[in-house]
Formats: sequence, structure tokens, C-alpha cells
Amino acid sequence: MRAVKCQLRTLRPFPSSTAARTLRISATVARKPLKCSGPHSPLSSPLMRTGYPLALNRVSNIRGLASVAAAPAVSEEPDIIPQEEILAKMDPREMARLARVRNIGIAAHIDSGKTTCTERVLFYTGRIGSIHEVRGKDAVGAKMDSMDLEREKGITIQSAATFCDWVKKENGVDEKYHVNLIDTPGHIDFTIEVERALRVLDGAVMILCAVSGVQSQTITVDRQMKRYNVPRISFVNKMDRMGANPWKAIEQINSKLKIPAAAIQVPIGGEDSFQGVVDLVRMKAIFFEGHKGINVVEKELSEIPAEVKKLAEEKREVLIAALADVDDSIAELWLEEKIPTLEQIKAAIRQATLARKFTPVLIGSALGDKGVQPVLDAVCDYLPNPSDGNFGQLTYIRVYQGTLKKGMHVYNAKSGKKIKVPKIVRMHSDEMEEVPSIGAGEICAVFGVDCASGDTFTDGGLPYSMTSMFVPDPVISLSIKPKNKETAAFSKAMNRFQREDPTFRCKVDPESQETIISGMGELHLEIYVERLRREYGVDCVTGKPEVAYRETIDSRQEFDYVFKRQTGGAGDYARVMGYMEPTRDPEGKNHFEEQIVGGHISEKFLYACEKGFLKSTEKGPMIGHRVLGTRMIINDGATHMVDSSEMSFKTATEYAFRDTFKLANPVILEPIMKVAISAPNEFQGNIVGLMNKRNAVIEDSEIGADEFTLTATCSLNAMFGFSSQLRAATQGKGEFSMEFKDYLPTPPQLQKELIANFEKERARRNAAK
Ligand SMILES: Nc1nc2c(ncn2[C@@H]2O[C@H](COP(=O)(O)OP(=O)(O)OP(=O)(O)O)[C@@H](O)[C@H]2O)c(=O)[nH]1
Repeated sequence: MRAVKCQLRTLRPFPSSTAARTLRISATVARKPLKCSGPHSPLSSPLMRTGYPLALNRVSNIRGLASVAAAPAVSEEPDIIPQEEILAKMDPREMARLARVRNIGIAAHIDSGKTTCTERVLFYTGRIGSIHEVRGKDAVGAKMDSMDLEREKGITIQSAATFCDWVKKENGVDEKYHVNLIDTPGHIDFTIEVERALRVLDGAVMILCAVSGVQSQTITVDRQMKRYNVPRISFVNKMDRMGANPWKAIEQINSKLKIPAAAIQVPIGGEDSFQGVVDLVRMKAIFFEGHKGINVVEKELSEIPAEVKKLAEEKREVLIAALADVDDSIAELWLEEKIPTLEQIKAAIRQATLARKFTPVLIGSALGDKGVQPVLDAVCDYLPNPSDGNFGQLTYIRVYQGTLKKGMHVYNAKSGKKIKVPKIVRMHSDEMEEVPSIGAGEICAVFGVDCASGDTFTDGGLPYSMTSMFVPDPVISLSIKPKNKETAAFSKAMNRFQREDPTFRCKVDPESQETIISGMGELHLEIYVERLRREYGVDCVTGKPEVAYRETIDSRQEFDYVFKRQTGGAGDYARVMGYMEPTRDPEGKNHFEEQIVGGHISEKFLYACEKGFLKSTEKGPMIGHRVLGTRMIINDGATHMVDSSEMSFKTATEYAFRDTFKLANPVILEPIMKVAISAPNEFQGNIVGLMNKRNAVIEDSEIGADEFTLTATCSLNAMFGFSSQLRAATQGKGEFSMEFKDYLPTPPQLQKELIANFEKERARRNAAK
């Protein structure tokens, strides 16, 4: 059993977090139709025969040039067009406008203060007249938490977008910036909202709690920012809390997130005596006075305590040393023991941030109305504008089939919109090469194409669209039924929720005829049930939440299956031979392959076999859950002149799959979650006890000044009902988040129980028919 466990650990349906992986996923999806032949094959579509079939996929906006370094070389020797030349060709007024635009998101662990911070941003920029707190005493709730549910629960559920104008003072001159801002939810159940936001943004503010530092969900959003190449600045919030320690948080950004980070401010005071910050770039003390800290007051360092001034000098050295590591010009000055100027420091911070080699860290207390305005200044100073290195419309494209030529027309598979490809470039470090065309398998960038990340382009003849956004698989599901007969409103709501949120799924189980909804956690589904009631007036009855199990096999098994039926008229006949084996595919994909020699089964029937295989993987033979990581090879068989049909081969494959699966060491897999719990120190014993009872593996325990954080892995099954037990064990002071980690085999006893329950339920249904 031990060996099985190790091998199956690799069955991880979540791809790793690199942009390259996004490419590979898309490539796999795209290649699929190419492999098959026969009447349904795209290769037989008339347009495909004309010699210029193509399917393109936008991978991501270019946010830094480093990620294209691996682009393959072209055969021609094109001229190299320097970036400045391209910039020079753009309308200068448009360039100037874009230089003052910022599209940014705020992302962080739950309860770090994203909404509280956004509320200040809206207030200081004049978008709202007064500040209302999350779960505040006035019961109004924050502006960005616009859903009643968000205000009641004090959590953000949907990303909320807003905009504001911020006037930054630069050498005494007012500079007006337009900031489009998205506040994203922190709770792991709504992680798709963060994914959705990050792929359209140019930059992000990552908020951390000064007491807790890097938390589990900070690691998740970090991964997401890396996946979409989003440059970021960091804000260490809650400096007024007891035990606040920005240096620990910065150290953790360096060590846990592996991003070079350094403070560009130091705090003046801390905890309940936190008063303001020293700006390390300009070496000025900054205080926040007046109603809700609206007046930013600048003072010389001579006016602040000597120890803060000393700390500021020390931390400025640290900042310059960190910049020297990521910026050549600062490194040269450093070696020559020269002190960089304010402009040089600012330029180095900006460039290193845009290249995602560095994150500058700011410090403050949003609730205490201190430190938010400098974050807005830093957004303008250090985060990209839409024309930074991407000219607003530069789009990465991967060509999957055919050739993309300058001047040709392509169609957006989603919108059907026809666009002309005005110019194709290949990236070469920070320069671009214009090329006349680009072939299959290559990556290029195009200008002036109006599209969204992940869009697919074709020559108009293909109905395919590729997936590129990473959508995690739901891990939990429950049956749902309207109490009364409001079916129209119920279906309308279900359609809308699914359109909005790809991690929320809804389907009707063909056997039980029940509607089943699936999502990322108990809370995720609870919120939708509640939204149905409030927004659509549909009260529902829900079943017990169920884990999304998976089924797989652990050994190779041969088969020789004959499907034969004689029912008076024409009969059915199909014989399929071959073997099934585990793929050990890290993404858990299933594969079908034919290795027929001698034509015992025709192409048409083999296509039907593949269909039968794919259908079988949707509902596993053991407990009806999806199948992962199996390969089926058909290498021989037989056909009857009269009785064989596509249907008989499809059915034969399904039966062969079902019978062979059961003989090939079948295993039920269950989702294993990574759980992070934090609570005041006095409850540590209680929590460890709770987790031990669930057979969790405790991986790490970090004890802070007043709170501890425990990380563990535990099966999702064992985590049901944990939130209420945690509340009871910590007097409501504990919080937890969990995230899918892996699929692992269920304990043998549980596997037996699951199979027995499944069989019992099936027998009950059959008897009721
Ligand atoms: N002491 C202190 N509390 C803060 C600060 N900022 C926010 N809070 C509190 O922290 C809690 C969470 O704040 P939110 O702004 O809702 O955090 P969030 O990150 O938007 O939360 P989610 O969207 O649900 O993840 C609220 O009770 C805030 O009042 C701060 O600077 N200091």
C-alpha cells in the first residue's frame, strides 16, 4: 500500500504555477482534435485543406520582457526594431494619457485589510464622502462589499471594480493619475475571482498583516501573480496591532515567496503608538493628520526621535543593497561606494518591480488611517502603466496550426469578431524583431489586436476555442432542490452563477435526477445557496456535502472483450483487445491509443472506441466518480461484416473498460487539503487536538507574539464541520483556510464503505424503477 501511495502522489490535477505551464495546457487541448481522423476530424474541414489553417491562443499580456527569452529563432534574418522606435511611432497624446493610467488589483490573505484599505483609497480620492468599516458599528459596511452577504459576513465574495483619480505631488507639482482598482476576495473558496482579476491587471498591491506576515492565502495569491506575470508592491498593514513586526513580514516575503523585497519606509512607533512612517527614498517623515488621516504632513528627520532616524538610515542601506542585487546601475554605484540619487533609487525600484525582480514594501495601518496615501503614490511610481513594455495592445500569441501572416484576417472564436493582424514581432530581450509570418509551434507578439487573455483565434473555419485560464477542479458537491416550484428562477440563477464563476458547476445526475452543485469548499456553496434565496427568492433544500472522489487503477491489465447481441433483426458485434494501465500523468489525464495492425478494426469504429473510453472516464466503475490517470490501448479486435456498428464498438469499449478497471487494482482517491489555522496562542493545544482527531499531518507550527499559525494536510472528508468546531474551541477567535493539494488513495476501509454505499444506493434506485 505504501508503494501505491507514493506513485499516486503524482496524480496532481493542478498544474504548477508557471506561465509555461499555461502554454502546455493550451497546447494539449489544441492538439487533441488534430490527432483524430475520420469524418469528424477538423483536418477534413474544407478550410483546413486550403493550406493556411491556424489556431492561435493569446497567452498573456506582456508585462515584462524576460518571459519571452525562450522564443525560438526565426529562419529569416529580420531587422531588429528598437523598442524606442516603436514607441516613437505611437500617438504621443495617447502615450501621455496611458502613462497616467494604472490598472491594479489588491490581493492578500483573508482579513488582511484589502477592503478597509480600498475604503480609504476611495475616501482620499474623493470617490466616497465617508468611511464605513467592514463589520463596523454603523452596520453600513464597506463600499466595495456591495452584496448584503459580504457586509454580513465581513468577507469579500466577488471581485469589485472601481476607479478613482489620485493627485500625486512630484517636486511640488500636481500629477493626476487615473487608477482602476479591483478588490479581490481573500477566502480560498473564491480563488477564481483572484485569477480572473489578475489576468486583466497590469499590477497589484499585495497586503500582508504586520502580525501574521506571509499566510497560506498570501502564498496562493503569490502563485497567481507569478502565473500571470503581475508586478507588485507590498503593503504591511495593521501596524497598530499588538505584536506588529514589519521586518518579520519582509523577511518572509524574501524567504517564503522568494521575491527580493525591501522596505521603502520604516514605521515611526508601533502597535498602539504607531504614528507614521519615514519615506526611505526621500528621507522624509510622514504623518497623517485631520479627519481620517486625510492630511499628509511631511517633516524633516531632525523632528523625529533619533532612534527612528538611525533605523531609517540603516534600512536605506538595506534597500540600496537589495536594489544593487537586481539593478546593474545601482550595483556599479554600490561597488564604487557612491550613494545613488533619489531619482536613481526611484528608477531602479520601478524597473526592478516591473521586471518582477523586486517588490518594494510599504508600512501602515488602514484602520488607523495611516499609510494609505503613500501606497497610492507607490502605485503611480512603481507599478506599470498600460503602455509599459506592452504599448497597451501588444499581445502574446502562440500559433498551434498553420501560419500567421502580417496583414491577414483572423477570427476571435469567442466573439466571432474579425480582426486584421497589423504587425507581428518576435521578442528579443528588450528589443523586437518584426517578422512577416510565424509558423505553428511558435510564439510571437502582435500589436493592436483587441482581445482578452485566453482568447482563441482561427481562420474562421474552426469552431474550437482553447482553454487557457487555470480553473481548479471543484472538490465538493451537494444536491440541491427548490422547496417550491420556482424552477425558472432556479435555472436562471444557476446559469448566471456558472457563467460568472467557472469553479462553480451545476449538473443533473442522470441516475438520481437530482441537481448537483459543485465548488471549492463548503462556504463557496453555502454562499450560492444563500444568494439563490436572497437574489432570486428561491428557497432550497440541500443534501449533505459530498467529496469529489476520483477513481484510478494501479496495475496493467489485458483485455479481450466480445460484445455480441442477437435480437431478431440485425445484431451487434464488436471485439476489442488490448490492455489498460496507469499513466502516472502528473495532471491525471486519461489517454486512449490504438495500435491496430492489419485493419481488424476500421478507423470509423476506432473513433467510436475512443468515444466509449472517454464516456467511461466520466463515471468510474467503482463509485461513479471521475476517472484519473488511465491509459487504454486497443491493439487488436474483430469486426462482423453485417452486425458491427459504431454503437457496438462504443459499447464494447465501455464494457471492456468497466471489467478491466476492476481487475487492475482499482483505487479511490480523495482530495487532500492544505490547511492553515491561526488563533491566539492559548488555544494551540485545543487546535492540535482537533487536527490529531482528524488524522491530519501537522507540517509546521509558527508561534508569534500573540497568535500561532499551524499548517497541516488533511483529507477534505475529515474537514467537514471544522469551522463550527474551531469556533467552539477558540471562543470564536480562530480562523482557517484550506486549499486543495493533492489526490491520494483513501484508506482501504473507507474505500470499502464507499463502494458498499454506492452499490446499496444503486440497488435502491433499481428497485424503485
Ligand atoms: N487593527 C487593525 N485592523 C484592521 C486593519 N485593517 C483592517 N482591519 C480589520 O481586519 C478585518 C478584515 O478587514 P477587511 O478589510 O475586511 O479585510 P479583507 O482583506 O478585505 O477581507 P476578505 O476580503 O474577506 O479577505 C476587519 O475587521 C478590519 O476592521 C488595520 O490596519 N489594523
